[in-house]
Amino acid sequence: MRELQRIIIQEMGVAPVVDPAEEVQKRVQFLVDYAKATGAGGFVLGISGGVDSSLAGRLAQLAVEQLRAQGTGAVFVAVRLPHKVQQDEADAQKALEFIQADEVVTFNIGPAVDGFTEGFTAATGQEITDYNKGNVKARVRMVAQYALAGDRRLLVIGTDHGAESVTGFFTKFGDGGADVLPLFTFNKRQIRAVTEHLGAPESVWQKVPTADLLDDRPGQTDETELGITYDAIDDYLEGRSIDSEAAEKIEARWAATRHKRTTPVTLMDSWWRSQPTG
Ligand SMILES: Nc1ncnc2c1ncn2[C@@H]1O[C@H](COP(=O)(O)OP(=O)(O)OC[C@H]2O[C@@H]([n+]3cccc(C(=O)O)c3)[C@H](O)[C@@H]2O)[C@@H](O)[C@H]1O
Ligand SMILES: Nc1ncnc2c1ncn2[C@@H]1O[C@H](COP(=O)(O)OP(=O)(O)OP(=O)(O)O)[C@@H](O)[C@H]1O
Ligand SMILES: [Mg+2]
Repeated sequence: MRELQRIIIQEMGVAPVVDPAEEVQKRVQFLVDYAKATGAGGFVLGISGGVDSSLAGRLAQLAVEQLRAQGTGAVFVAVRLPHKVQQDEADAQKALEFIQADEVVTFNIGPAVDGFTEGFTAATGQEITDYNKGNVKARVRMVAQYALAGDRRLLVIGTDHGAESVTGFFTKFGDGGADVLPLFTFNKRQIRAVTEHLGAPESVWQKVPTADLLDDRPGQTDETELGITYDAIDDYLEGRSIDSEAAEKIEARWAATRHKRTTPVTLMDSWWRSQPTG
């Protein structure tokens, strides 16, 4: 195994083989224990139609059902956060059918994003780029989830996991902004396997990953943007040998995105003074 690969696998906590039933039990228990320890009234999570939020949402629903069986009034609020009309809305509805959330709220982020982009133009005299606007959409979704959490004493669930974290493929303080990450240590194929195990329809667990943040390229696949396949990332995180060009791309992205996987840098930090090496 590559030296850096060993370090990265340790940081991501990915195991080469997982037992889906055991993972469900362990992660639901984690959510139950954390809600009890914090005294929170449950969870809120944006449901896009993608496999990550489908699984995290189902785990959250199973957790609040356990909490209620123990006499608490915990709830799970699933929130649809379309930017105007979402091109794959039908997939989001299938995900909701699978999750069976206590409550579903729909919060169209279109007007907030429009207001923001107008403000950006007024302030700078320039139109915001489609890429930068994509990150604004992810951050507006974060703000919406925290507003619901603040209103109802809920915790915001995030969907970050090994295959996304390793490449820093998330918006800092956007979808990266959350309170609890029940999918962490999974890679992408493990997420699919556990979602299938929980009885999701094939269209949900096989859904092609997309951040879907761009107006110009709706539904652009993550793999197109990354230039690396999830199969390669998953193999890498399971300690397998992959094509050296793909391994170098993963390692370069991991090194360049260290700042996204830590708290904001202060005088007390020194990790940034050296480049990580294998
Ligand atoms: N070295 C450093 N130390 C501390 N902070 C640093 C920094 N370098 C940049 N920054 C800060 O980070 C910012 C850039 O990070 P960020 O705003 O995240 O922007 P960026 O990494 O450029 O974009 C996010 C990426 O994730 C993708 N994405 C977004 C959302 C969801 C998903 C998905 O699939 O789920 C994927 C998106 O398509 C894009 O490729 C900079 O503007 C700067 O403020
Ligand atoms: N249109 C949307 N509606 C609600 N939540 C969204 C939407 N788009 C993104 N999100 C939130 O942002 C998170 C990050 O998006 P991301 O694309 O990584 O996950 P996903 O869509 O669940 O799965 P995949 O990565 O396979 O597409 C989602 O898990 C979800 O919580
Ligand atoms: Mg998605």
